Amino acid sequence: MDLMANTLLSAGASPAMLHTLEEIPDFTPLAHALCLNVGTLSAAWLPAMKLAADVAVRSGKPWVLDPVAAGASGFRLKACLELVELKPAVIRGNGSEIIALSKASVQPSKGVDSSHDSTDALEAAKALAQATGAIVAVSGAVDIVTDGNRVVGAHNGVAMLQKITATGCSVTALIAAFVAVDQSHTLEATAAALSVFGVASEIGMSMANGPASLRMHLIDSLHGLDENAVISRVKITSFCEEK
Ligand SMILES: Nc1ncnc2c1ncn2[C@@H]1O[C@H](COP(=O)(O)OP(=O)(O)OP(=O)(O)O)[C@@H](O)[C@H]1O
Ligand SMILES: Cc1ncsc1CCO
Ligand SMILES: [Mg+2]
Repeated sequence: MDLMANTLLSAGASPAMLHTLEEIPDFTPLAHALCLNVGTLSAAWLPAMKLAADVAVRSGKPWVLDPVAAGASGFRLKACLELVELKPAVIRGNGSEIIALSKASVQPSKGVDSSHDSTDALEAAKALAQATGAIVAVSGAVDIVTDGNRVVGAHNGVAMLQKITATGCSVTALIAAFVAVDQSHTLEATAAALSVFGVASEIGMSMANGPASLRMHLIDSLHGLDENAVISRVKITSFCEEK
């Protein structure tokens, strides 16, 4: 939650983190987008998540799902499948999470870390996007973004991000902020958010000595990013052209 909120502040967004069911009807309509993350899911939190998704949709606000460890337990998988029914604009997970969600099955799992490359989840991501109408993003060495038809690859990023907990969660939150800006270009906004986060990590890595200092420099670099750095460094391709 710390890294997610600080990622959003550094990028110029205004995060608010809540769990309480009673607050959702007042609070959620104020947001320009909602991010639901099941990372530390509890049975008590799930009704607030569902109500928040429902209020967001009724308020015309996009919402983004991070299905953390979706295939690691039956409870999590069922919760994620129920949330998917509530019409997220974007689903962003790692390869293992997207495969589990797409197949709707509990999978042999490392937990919250992926045991798959993003490319292993390409067909699962396309099927999930087609079945749900959501944009599906799979993070990894190349981030894949699809609407079930188009597929783009976002190439920026550094492998050390996997050694900082919640960088995936944070990029999902950044996707929500980007999608809030232009709901008519959800795929483009999703690819752009993944790319901007990746560029910030590359700049941060040039100053870092390991995961803890990368965490700090990542936030500083995101805060200091200018248009020139973004335009000169972002690499987004049509995924088919890479083959
Ligand atoms: N091998 C890699 N090379 C470069 N960047 C990577 C690599 N693997 C992941 N990333 C980047 O790291 C960030 C987090 O992605 P990851 O797939 O680790 O998410 P996650 O498993 O959901 O993480 P978490 O659960 O810790 O939030 C993304 O921005 C992604 O692009
Ligand atoms: C480590 C961890 N456990 C539950 S959520 C989370 C953050 C990475 O997904
Ligand atoms: Mg994750």
